Amino acid sequence: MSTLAEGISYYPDHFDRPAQEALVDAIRDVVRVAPLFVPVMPRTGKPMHVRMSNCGQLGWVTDKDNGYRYQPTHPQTGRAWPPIPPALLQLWDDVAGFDAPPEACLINFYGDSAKMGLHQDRDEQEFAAPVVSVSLGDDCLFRIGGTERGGPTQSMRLRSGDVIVLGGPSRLRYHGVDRIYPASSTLLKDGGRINLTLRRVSNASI
Ligand SMILES: O=C(O)CCC(=O)C(=O)O
Ligand SMILES: [Fe+2]
Repeated sequence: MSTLAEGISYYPDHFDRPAQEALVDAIRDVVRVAPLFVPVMPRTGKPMHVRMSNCGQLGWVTDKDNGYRYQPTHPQTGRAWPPIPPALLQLWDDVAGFDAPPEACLINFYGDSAKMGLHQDRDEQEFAAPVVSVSLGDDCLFRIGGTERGGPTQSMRLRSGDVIVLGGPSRLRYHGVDRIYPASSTLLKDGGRINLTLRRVSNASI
């Protein structure tokens, strides 16, 4: 991507290798309590490519009958999601430019052939807060478009430790992951990519 549109901030290599390792350890602790699950699309029941979990007061989930939503508990265990690790709350303070804390941290795990179609993040009430996204492990080809489906898109390669923020007029831009570059990182011993997406869900009365 040559120039970034207003509201998109890109922080390449924001987390150095030790910080990335610490984040992976923290996420491993989360998924021990809140195991990764395969989300399925509303209505069709078609499984998504990624496996997912969450931390925070709310987690993003989807299933055939009830669709996309946030809920305070894991859909399979019924347990509350574990708290958001302090390093990610710190990240939000550093880059979000929004006073209220994030309520949800979605954890996406991509295997070698996983991808995510172009979509908007719009299941939140608070669009004044940005979406803050962290990449760990193998590189991916991230694609970002406009706020209408079908418009022009740009692609960029996101690497382990990178952070990208979609806020302001770019908060509702379409985006997705076209592919993973297998074995491009040594961070995760069995390969793959982890994406962490921090979001404010409910309206923040500041
Ligand atoms: O994996 C990524 O970088 C993007 C994930 C995403 O867009 C989402 O979970 O809403
Ligand atoms: Fe998204």
